[in-house]
Amino acid sequence: LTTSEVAGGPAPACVLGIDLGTTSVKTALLVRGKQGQVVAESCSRETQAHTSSLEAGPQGMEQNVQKIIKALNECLAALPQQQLQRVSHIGISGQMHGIVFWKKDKGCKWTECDTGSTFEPEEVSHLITWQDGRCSPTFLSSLPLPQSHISLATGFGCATVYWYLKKSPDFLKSYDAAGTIHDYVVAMLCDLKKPLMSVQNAASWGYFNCRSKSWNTDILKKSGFPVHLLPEVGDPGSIAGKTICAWHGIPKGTKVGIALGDFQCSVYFCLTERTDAVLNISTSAQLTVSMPLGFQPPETPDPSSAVTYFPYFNGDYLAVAASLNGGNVLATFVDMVAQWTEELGLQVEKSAIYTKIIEAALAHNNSKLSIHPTIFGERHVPGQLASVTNIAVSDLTLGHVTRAVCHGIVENLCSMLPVQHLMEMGVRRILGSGSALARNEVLRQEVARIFPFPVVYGKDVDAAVGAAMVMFHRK
Ligand SMILES: Nc1ncnc2c1ncn2[C@@H]1O[C@H](COP(=O)(O)OP(=O)(O)O)[C@@H](O)[C@H]1O
Ligand SMILES: O=C(CO)[C@@H](O)[C@H](O)[C@H](O)[C@H](O)COP(=O)(O)O
Repeated sequence: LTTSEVAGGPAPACVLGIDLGTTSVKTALLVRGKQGQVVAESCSRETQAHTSSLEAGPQGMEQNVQKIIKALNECLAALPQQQLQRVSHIGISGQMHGIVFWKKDKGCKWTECDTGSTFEPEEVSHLITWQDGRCSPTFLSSLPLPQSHISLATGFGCATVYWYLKKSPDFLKSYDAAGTIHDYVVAMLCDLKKPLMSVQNAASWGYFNCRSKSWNTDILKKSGFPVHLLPEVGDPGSIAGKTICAWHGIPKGTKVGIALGDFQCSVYFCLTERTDAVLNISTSAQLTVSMPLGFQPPETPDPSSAVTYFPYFNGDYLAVAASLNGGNVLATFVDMVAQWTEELGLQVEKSAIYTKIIEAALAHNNSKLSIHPTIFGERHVPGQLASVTNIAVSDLTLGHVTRAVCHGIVENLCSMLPVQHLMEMGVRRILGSGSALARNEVLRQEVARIFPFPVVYGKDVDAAVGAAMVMFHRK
């Protein structure tokens, strides 16, 4: 990691990076070393935040914000106090597209805890996440056409607001602020009266024009959209504010960066050459390459395209095959095995199942079983669900099935952004990131098998480190 000259005040001595992911919270403390920044400490905690949706039923995918903040507090409580007291900047990333609503001035309550003071969510809704499926294709087609280069999809913040507007309008009357979960944390830490959102997160909500860096306010207003809920938008890498009080020992007045997309921060952590492609497999999965400087995406997106252009930093874009099927497919498979086992009268810990299925799959290098794993559909083909073919009686062990699931996850990503296209774009190396890759040797073997490029892996707190690096590299 190289350190660039930091202008705008003394170079940070210690930066805290946070990633509020879909499955887990990751934190990392970066300190300035002789050769650049180094990760001095890191901590991650699963949030177990999934909760039922009162309004949307089985299609809803919501998370309990109290549990996300609890996991964040546990991570901070586990980091060394003497390092936290040296933090000068905080960089925050998180799961994009999702939306949480809160009441201004009542979004949280600050309390004393063993490691100083911390905040607890107060008048806050659930987080409706990027995996939410309440907005059907028919519902989405009933909405105004956005002026954005990214096609609207279910789970995008603006689509979710429209759903409430049409199906449960009273819900919206209880709140007067909204943002992603990481925008919420920034707003609470800095006591922002109006939430602030980066271009990265605004683009992930829909109805946002990246060229003018503005919401489609006229289009939204005409259809009765509560535009007062839309956050102010700022550039990725800018400072959103300063902490209003000490937080787990982190001094009052610490600079907090505008919240960033987890995916962009994972890429920022490892992407050093334009000939690198980044493969991130966490709850979801993304395969991406950076676009040439000055690239501007077509103003009108092709909804059938598997590749989307994500705003990155400094006006750059990433070409991304963003799959809805990543580690969440393996997690669902493990849940299924756990449920079947329970139905048979046995109890097995999910962590033990992960260990067993990976062990079993390592013993079966080749499986003719073919699994197309898209149980969550894909944004460009929402109706195309998973399928299993070529089932021979010899391929029915846990090891064969796990190998075929891992192969299918990687193969599905390659079907969205083929190896041939990567070669034509000059890719010469794959950088792997995300916990699902870091914790699963079978997945890494399938990556090595499918990609004809050398593969290099980072750590499993990539986005948190990336968010901290952005603060170190501020000009
Ligand atoms: N014990 C385990 N062994 C191997 N893989 C695991 C284990 N627990 C979770 N995973 C994988 O890690 C994924 C979550 O990765 P993580 O980086 O925590 O997600 P996110 O960044 O989206 O919060 C899960 O979807 C699952 O596939
Ligand atoms: O779906 C897309 C992009 O459209 C993904 O980048 C998605 O936003 C991210 O995976 C989410 O932010 C969730 O990330 P993660 O929790 O899977 O790490």
